[in-house]
Amino acid sequence: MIACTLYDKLWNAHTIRVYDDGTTLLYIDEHFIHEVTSPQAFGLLSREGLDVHDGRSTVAMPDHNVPTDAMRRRRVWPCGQVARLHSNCEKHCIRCSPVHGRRQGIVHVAGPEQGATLPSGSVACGDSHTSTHGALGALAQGIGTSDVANILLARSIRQKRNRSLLISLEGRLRPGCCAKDVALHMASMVGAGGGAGYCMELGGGSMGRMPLEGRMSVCNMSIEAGARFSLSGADNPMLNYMHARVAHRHCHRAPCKMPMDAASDALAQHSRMVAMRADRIEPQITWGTAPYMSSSVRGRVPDPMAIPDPRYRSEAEAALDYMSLEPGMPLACLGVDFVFIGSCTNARAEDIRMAARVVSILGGRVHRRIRGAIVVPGSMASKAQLEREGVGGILTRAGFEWREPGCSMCIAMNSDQLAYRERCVSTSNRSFECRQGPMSRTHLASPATAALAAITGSVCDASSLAWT
Ligand SMILES: CC(C)[C@H](C(=O)O)[C@@H](O)C(=O)O
Ligand code: SF4
Repeated sequence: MIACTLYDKLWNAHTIRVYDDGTTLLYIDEHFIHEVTSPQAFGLLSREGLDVHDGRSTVAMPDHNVPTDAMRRRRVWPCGQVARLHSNCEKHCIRCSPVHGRRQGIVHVAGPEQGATLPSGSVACGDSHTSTHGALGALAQGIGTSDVANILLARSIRQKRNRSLLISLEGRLRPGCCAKDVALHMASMVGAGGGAGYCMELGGGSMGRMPLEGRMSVCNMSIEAGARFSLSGADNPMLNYMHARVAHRHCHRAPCKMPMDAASDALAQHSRMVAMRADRIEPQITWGTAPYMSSSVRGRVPDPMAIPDPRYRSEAEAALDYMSLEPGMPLACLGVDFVFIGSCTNARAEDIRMAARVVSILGGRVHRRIRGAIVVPGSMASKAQLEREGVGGILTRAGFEWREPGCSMCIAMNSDQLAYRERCVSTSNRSFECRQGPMSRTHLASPATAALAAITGSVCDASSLAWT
């Protein structure tokens, strides 16, 4: 028998048909939609006089532009794209977690949390961070709007098979370092487009010890290195995570069984491998306008003149200009105006607990130079859980704002925006120009680094805290 990668196994299991041009028609088990990329797809179907094939295989979540301010949310919502999502779902019998419902959340946080992601299944969503669900052993991918329409219509998508890139992590992470530091380090090693055409598979002992939520953060950011898919093989932590959630599965199908061979065969050949040592990864922060422009918090802003590749050199020059940073400046001690703890990368309960832990270790309150420090849980369920545990209280007593779930300042599609030229430490995944508001300056980092920045008013090394 030929040794197969997990990607190949899942791909083969979902293949409906292979065409002469080498493309494959893949079957999609689970389809998620949100308010931003679904209206065009519903519009396309209705213009063509077509109907949704089976609304029950789709789950809808309003997340991108819902206000996270409780008052604002109560007063005027649902409206705009969210109201259209609600009405499209009603019309086509699609389960929707309404904006005021207890199942609402960011689709990549609330979906897996509610057991809607099928391990060994195929998942698609009109959102590039759908790779997150690969942490549960699902063949999960972000798709474009026309594919959203195709899946609503025929539960299938036609595409080319990718290659497999093994991201191997061995050793133990230092105290104060977490999956987000791994993800940023991975992005800097692989480069902006280095993962294009690959499915990233997480491997190595350290990935195996990483909690499922951490693996989701790493899979979430594979697209930032160009990889549309990322995957983690089945193991006991994954099975335990799923079993704890299938009871809450809000789905018409029976709870899934995950085969334990849902992993790459021992002798499987990956097309490429990137090896990382966990014990050498320090807390990371981005200095530029892309996730791959990251370095250790204890490092210095790089000198573009020292970058041999002319394309990367000019990108670095433009980024430093936009971020108002000088080559050689130490990153630690950089003054910060705003802190955002949220997004589908880092708004799970574990992430927010880590932020609260920093606050408890340090004591004190949000620094007076910080204009705002907001914590936006990724789902109603994690928000309620954190409130029961007293985590919400720790953060609000320290001066953080405790918001309602949504994408919020990750994408600034509502009033959660930075002011002109403000500098923010953010736990999200993208830092391009104006992502968090006009001329906003974003430094991506872990929840620990973000909480530390809120209390000290500047970028600091989270591994220097007394974690034990
Ligand atoms: C709005 C949506 C299409 C987009 C994505 O696909 O990723 C958004 O979620 C983002 O993070 O930029
Ligand atoms: S939280 Fe950010 S990255 Fe995630 S889906 Fe929303 S906008 Fe996209």
